[in-house]
Amino acid sequence: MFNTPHLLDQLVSLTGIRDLELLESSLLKTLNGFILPSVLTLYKVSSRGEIRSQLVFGPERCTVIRENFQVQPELMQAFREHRASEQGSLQLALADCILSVMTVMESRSSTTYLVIGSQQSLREEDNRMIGGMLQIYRNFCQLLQESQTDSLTGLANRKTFDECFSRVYELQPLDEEECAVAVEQRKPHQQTTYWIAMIDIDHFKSVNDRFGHLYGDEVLILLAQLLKNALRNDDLVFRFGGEEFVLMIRCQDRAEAAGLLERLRASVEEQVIPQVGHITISMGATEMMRNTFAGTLLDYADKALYYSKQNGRNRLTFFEDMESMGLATRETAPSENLDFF
Ligand SMILES: Nc1nc2c(ncn2[C@@H]2O[C@H](COP(=O)(O)OP(=O)(O)OP(=O)(O)O)[C@@H](O)[C@H]2O)c(=O)[nH]1
Repeated sequence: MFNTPHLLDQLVSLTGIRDLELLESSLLKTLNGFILPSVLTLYKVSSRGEIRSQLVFGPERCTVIRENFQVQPELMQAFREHRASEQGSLQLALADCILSVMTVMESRSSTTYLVIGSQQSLREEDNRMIGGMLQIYRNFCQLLQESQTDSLTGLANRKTFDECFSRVYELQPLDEEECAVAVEQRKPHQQTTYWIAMIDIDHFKSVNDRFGHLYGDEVLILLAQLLKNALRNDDLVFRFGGEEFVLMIRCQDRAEAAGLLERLRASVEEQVIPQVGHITISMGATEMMRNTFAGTLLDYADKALYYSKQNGRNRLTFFEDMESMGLATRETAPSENLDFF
């Protein structure tokens, strides 16, 4: 029998989370509290049927597996069958336990499956309760996604940038119990650097003036698509509003960042946009330093972008170059012990 007050507490805790990654581990934790299964795992499966990741619930912490998956062929088959079916839960009897497979989320590119292992089949009431919980989870994810997304382009919005920034350098203390999974994932890699690039479309006002606002919107959507396609999995792209976009990219060094951004600039220049023709973008970039506030880094990138605009547009400027040319100075770094929040 489910304990209603405990269930409500768990749901309050689940819907208090504002981070989609943490939400998944919290969902597993909530489910574990009710059904105490021997196996509790979320599988992300691409639309081509390949496993992308596995989030495994453990008593101490959830573990994310991103490679070397060991998945029983019967389970892979169940994923395929479950996708094609309308069933709430598909049961799979293996030698040592019974697996129940349920669809958690479905998008164009992937499906997330919940796999619950137990000695006996789940009871009808368990199935109904889990189904209800998954529906609450889906509704909440959708709300969260909408609040983090720019409605025109589908890119992450400015608010999400602030959250991602904090994550990259762990400025924001995470709740150890709920976030054990994330802590490990988010440690910055030792020999990589992060870069922020601010992007602004050149003479965008004239696009609106010549072709109308609707065409202007189309240009924004196409540029967003182009940026997303050009970047790698780990890179992030945000629309800050208007015709301003911000990238957060991870590179080995400045040369790699410059190469990626230059390729991006060139690919925008080459693109032929129906009716509108060609557009260009100007960019300003800077390295993300551990002891510098997000606002300060954005200000550096903005200064570099302004320099690009003032010096011919359709170009990339690094704030660091402006510094070495004596055109800009860096703010004094705050002390390591500074209280950020
Ligand atoms: N279509 C469309 N236009 C927008 C949107 N947001 C802002 N704009 C327009 O973007 C234009 C920005 O123009 P400006 O900031 O003057 O600069 P610009 O013409 O791009 O010139 P430079 O930046 O100096 O190269 C304005 O015309 C805004 O109305 C939007 O969501 N959709």
